[in-house]
Amino acid sequence: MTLRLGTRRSQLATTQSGHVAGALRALGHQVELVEIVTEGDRNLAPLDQIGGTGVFAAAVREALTSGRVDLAVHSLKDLPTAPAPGLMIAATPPRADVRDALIARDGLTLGELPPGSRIGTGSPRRVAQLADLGLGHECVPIRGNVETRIAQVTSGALDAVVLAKAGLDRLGLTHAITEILDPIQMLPAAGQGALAVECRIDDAATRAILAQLDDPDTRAAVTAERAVLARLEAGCTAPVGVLAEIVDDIDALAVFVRAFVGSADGSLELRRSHTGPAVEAHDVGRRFANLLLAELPPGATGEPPDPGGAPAAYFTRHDLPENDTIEKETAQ
Ligand SMILES: NCc1[nH]cc(CCC(=O)O)c1CC(=O)O
Repeated sequence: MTLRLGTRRSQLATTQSGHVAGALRALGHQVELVEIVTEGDRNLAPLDQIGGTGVFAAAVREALTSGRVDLAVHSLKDLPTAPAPGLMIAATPPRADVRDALIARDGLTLGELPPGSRIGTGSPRRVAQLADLGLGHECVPIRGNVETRIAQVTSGALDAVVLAKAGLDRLGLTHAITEILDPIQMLPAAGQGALAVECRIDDAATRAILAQLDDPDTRAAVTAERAVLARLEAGCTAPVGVLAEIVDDIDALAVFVRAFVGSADGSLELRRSHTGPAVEAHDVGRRFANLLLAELPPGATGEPPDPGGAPAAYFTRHDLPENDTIEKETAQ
């Protein structure tokens, strides 16, 4: 059996797909790459005008659902938290670097870039955290692939860009980095640096093969991060950074989760952390998100699911489901 691996044609996508194909071949399987062109590749309009980051995943998922391909490799951070009907994440291979990186003119760091410097990023998460630093930098929307973005610094059109280190590493562009941003300043997107290998739920043969690529620590971490994001997406419209790390507790593994919830203008900035058993990663993430929601002002919370239902302050402590034990916990 030859496994057909669906991939977007961007260099990052083909590099990541090639990485997974290599791992599968090393296990003795035959793999064939099938290229899929997505709306996000054809159309360079701002992502929110063409359906958000989900546009990339949607076309690849369609090829999977229709049976044109057997598996697909996604950057986990680009994969919507809502599960796709009939599909599952069959493997999360060992995660690469989770951090964001700065590529600035003249080898500068964030702290050395003077007020008024133009930093290219269209990510509300990065814009909000840069604003929170209060250094007077100006964020400029930017799109296109990693190389195009870096070229805007080289040409002098921008003073800097912020990109995921994992993507730069995979493309062999680590040397262009002028500062690695510590998560203390810049929390990454949920799932950043991790890959998701997706297949059809009813394809038992492919599932069994892909399970060999799964890394349990990566899975626990990204499960917690995506649970935070999913819960916040339901209740808040703010930009979110979240990072979960697996740490040794006394006699078991724990998942330590940090989050930033902000706003584009820097008016809202909430940084908190939360710990729980790694085997309960999903619940730990969800409980943490509930704690965050309880601290957010009404303006940051979204519409209730029922339009005629409860008003804006929908997520308050007493509204939480009974099995949520937040009374016993405090956000750190
Ligand atoms: N949103 C685009 C995207 N999706 C995945 C990566 C990099 C690799 C990763 O984070 O897994 C990037 C580029 C970036 O944000 O700099």
